[in-house]
Amino acid sequence: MTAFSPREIVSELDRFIIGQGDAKRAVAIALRNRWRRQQLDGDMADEVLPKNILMIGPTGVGKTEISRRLAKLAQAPFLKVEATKFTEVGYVGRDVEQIIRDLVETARAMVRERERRNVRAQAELNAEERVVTALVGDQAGETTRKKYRDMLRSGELADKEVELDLSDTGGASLPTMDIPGMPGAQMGMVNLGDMLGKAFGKPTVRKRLRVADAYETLIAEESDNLLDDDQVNREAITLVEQSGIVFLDELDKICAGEQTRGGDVSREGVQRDLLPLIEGTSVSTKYGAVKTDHVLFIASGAFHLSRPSDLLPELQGRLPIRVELSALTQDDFRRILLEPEYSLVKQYVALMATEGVTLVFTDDGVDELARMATDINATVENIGARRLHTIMERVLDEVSFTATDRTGETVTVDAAYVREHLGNLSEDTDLSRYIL
Ligand SMILES: Nc1ncnc2c1ncn2[C@@H]1O[C@H](COP(=O)(O)OP(=O)(O)OP(=O)(O)O)[C@@H](O)[C@H]1O
Repeated sequence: MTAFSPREIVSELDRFIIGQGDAKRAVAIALRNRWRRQQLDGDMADEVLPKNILMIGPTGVGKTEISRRLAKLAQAPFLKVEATKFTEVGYVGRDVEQIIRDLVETARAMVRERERRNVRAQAELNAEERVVTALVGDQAGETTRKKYRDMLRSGELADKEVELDLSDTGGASLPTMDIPGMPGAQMGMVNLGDMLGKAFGKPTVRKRLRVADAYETLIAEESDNLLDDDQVNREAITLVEQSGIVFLDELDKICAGEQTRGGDVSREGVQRDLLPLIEGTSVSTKYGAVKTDHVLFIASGAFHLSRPSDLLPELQGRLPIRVELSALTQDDFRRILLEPEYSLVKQYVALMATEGVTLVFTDDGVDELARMATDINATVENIGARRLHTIMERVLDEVSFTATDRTGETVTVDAAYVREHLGNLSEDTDLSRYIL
């Protein structure tokens, strides 16, 4: 858990997201509150509930981005899910608890990654011993082994081929089973793959490989052997319970006020299903029970046709913090192109540099890109900053295609270049509807 102050959190987010100060402030407080809660004594700590957030704003203005960056900063497991997913035909009665199961999987991957780094040194040694054994056989004396170990370390044996028994990861694992009568509940309480693996040992395949190629595979395998699965699972569950963040998109679309399509599961029904998760419940997963009391929920929606007050009162109460995100202006677009740490302009410049092409964006070029994005959003459909991606791709299409043959050249993207490459698309609404 990070000990950043709210001010520090906001300034971290400022590195990637332009504007939207209120939303940044709200998530910064929510994150700091978690840290505060964890400083409290047991009973009090249990009583303090997360202040879940409702972000209200049009599409593509940074709602997901803020939440995702926050999770990254907090090293918290993060999951984005669209609330409408649970209303779709075919998902009737789909289990919303799957959200928490998916979050646990994310957390497991995070914990494994961290633990792998911790055991890396030992795994390297074990991998080396296996290669040596494969080279000299298991009867060889220590002197021979040492000789080969030294040759291995100096890289002399890199091209030599060895035969190794590697664990069989492809195809051998058995599918998880849906439990009849409980759609979507892949509880995996009966995970046959795991059970058989434990009973008969893990399946292996014999492979012939170059020493250099075998090494990374062996290190990965040895790291996995060194990891204590039970501990990883326990830590993953704690991580979800203490720091998990769920981003619930399109909440406005499950309001009763929105137009209904035939066949959909009742929107209010979905709200009722979601409520226990947000209020705090215990979800069973194949790694153990997960309490959701302190998982942070960030809900979001445009709320064009409905209002937050159309949500179930209980749900409204669980999303006490409301922040509005404003639509992005032409000046915001200009800044988004230039300022964030890995802004689109910086990305394209770096990509072209790998081909030896120098890409230069002039001020008026960037202004023109921002102006076009604003125009097309106004005339075709407002998709927010996502418009910048489609426009940039179009404007730089030709350089992207020919860069490999243009090493050493400099391409200057100025206003004229932008106009030339977008042509009259921005004036032709029908055409740009398809292309941009
Ligand atoms: N204020 C901003 N500053 C920098 N980049 C932004 C900003 N707003 C949006 N973007 C970029 O636009 C893209 C879409 O943004 P994001 O996914 O956050 O949209 P959203 O508001 O969550 O929309 P939706 O509700 O449709 O999911 C991302 O690539 C993001 O980096």
